Amino acid sequence: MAAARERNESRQTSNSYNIPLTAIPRLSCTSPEANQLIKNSKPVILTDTNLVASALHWDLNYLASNIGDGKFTVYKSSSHKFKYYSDKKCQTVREFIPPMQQEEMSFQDFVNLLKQSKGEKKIYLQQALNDSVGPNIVTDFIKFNWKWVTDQQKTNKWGPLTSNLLLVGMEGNITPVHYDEQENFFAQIYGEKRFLLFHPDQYENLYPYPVYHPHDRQSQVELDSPDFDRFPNARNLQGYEGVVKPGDVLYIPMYWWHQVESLQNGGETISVNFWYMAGTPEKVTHPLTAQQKVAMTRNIEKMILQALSDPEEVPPFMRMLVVGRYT
Ligand SMILES: O=C(O)C(=O)[C@H]1CC[C@@H](C(=O)O)C1
Ligand SMILES: [Zn+2]
Repeated sequence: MAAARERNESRQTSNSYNIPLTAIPRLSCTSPEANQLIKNSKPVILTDTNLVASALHWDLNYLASNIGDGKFTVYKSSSHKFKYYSDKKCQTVREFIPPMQQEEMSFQDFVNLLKQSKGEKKIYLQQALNDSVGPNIVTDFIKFNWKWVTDQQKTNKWGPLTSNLLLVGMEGNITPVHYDEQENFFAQIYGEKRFLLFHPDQYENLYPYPVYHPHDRQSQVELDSPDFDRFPNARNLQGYEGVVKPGDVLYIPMYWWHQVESLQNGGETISVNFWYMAGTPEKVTHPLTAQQKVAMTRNIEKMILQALSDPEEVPPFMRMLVVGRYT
């Protein structure tokens, strides 16, 4: 371990994670370079989109007064980390203990909770915007720059918009590193968020949970305290870093790993994401991309589980297949 620590200390890094990070490019959406990055499934922080310009006056009070009395999903965590888990996969891994609780409440109840909970419980509102919102929010939503984002969807041959997740977090909240199977324009509205991004080819350094695990798509590696004994390749991690502020839009390409942090002492944060389904790929060319290989791993794991039926049989089967034969 001393050698590992020593190796880590020798790295020149500009962050508390001891991971070499390159700045995510920050470019105007009018620049050909920005649109080339999106076309090539590379992350970029876009300015001048006006995607959510009509929502830049949103703050807690405005939302509480205008968002209506619908119910919102609020996650509660005893730590500052909000590691997503799939409810329906909880049955697959019997010993799984959810790392956070979720509760449905009105936005006003959430704001009251925010004002009360100093430190002990961290909370995070994450709710897809729906037609239960009040008329002023509907007006703001309609005024999003749908022309720009729909042009992007068409130009890049993405599938349909699936949802706009409204995210209202406390300062210091962290969504640990994971990937999604959708294209994502992440629009920052209030406060700032720091993103760490890793290329899909960092799969072997981030050790995702098994697909049938409730933490499917999440990394098993805690970036702030990696267990190098279990996950030795985490030492080879290298990624990208950027901070989004109100009006910025971060393009997170599908399958790109990302960790999202509401800055410490930065106050609450408000964001809305735009998740698009993947387009249908033209012809497959070889060698396959890292994204295609991640998709393959998912299909293989699902097929093996379906064939074996019992999740407890999957690890021994995988070891039988790989150990001493492909290792
Ligand atoms: O938009 C995404 O892909 C996400 O992971 C969202 C879910 C948690 C959000 C956060 O800002 O902490 C980001
Ligand atoms: Zn995500």
